[in-house]
Amino acid sequence: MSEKRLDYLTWDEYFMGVACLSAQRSKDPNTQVGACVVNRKKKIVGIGYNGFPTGCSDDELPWAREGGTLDTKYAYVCHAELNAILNSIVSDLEGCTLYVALFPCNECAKIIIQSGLKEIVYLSDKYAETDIVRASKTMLEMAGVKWRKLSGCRESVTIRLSEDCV
Ligand SMILES: O=c1[nH]c(=O)n([C@H]2C[C@H](O)[C@@H](COP(=O)(O)O)O2)cc1CO
Ligand SMILES: [Zn+2]
Repeated sequence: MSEKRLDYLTWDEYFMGVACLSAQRSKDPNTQVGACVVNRKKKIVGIGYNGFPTGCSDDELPWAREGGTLDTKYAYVCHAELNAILNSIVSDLEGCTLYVALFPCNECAKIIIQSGLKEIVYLSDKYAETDIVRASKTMLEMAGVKWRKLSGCRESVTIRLSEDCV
């Protein structure tokens, strides 16, 4: 007798796992963010992580957090949510859900709203006390975009990349 596996990933764990795997591509030394856009049929339609724009060297632009405007990463970096939405394989994201490691900033909130996403699922809200996140939540609430912190799920997922992975 062969029973079905019971410890398979939930949908939430799966989509957040994909977002977090994507985050591991980020070169940001301080905060690696991944994002995954999922449609109503539970199909992944976009993935992204934070990084400099295509063609803009990871080695030449600064990763610093402090300094003049031109000397920090903030002037240059594309946020994970922006990349996930721009990388989308479909043109219409109406009703989609965004899985993202970090609560979206105000600029990403604008993009999320304008793209028609309906829900945000996140892990960390470490910048909740900043005006950027306050502005983000004000706009998301006005636009009817829901958000929820991922909870009640496993804390980590192991991915094995060796030949005996199956
Ligand atoms: O919503 C977000 N999405 C996102 O990709 N990011 C990126 C931009 C930066 O590369 C990094 C934040 O850097 P730091 O935590 O050092 O300030 O995370 C940051 C936010 C929130 O500000
Ligand atoms: Zn952002």
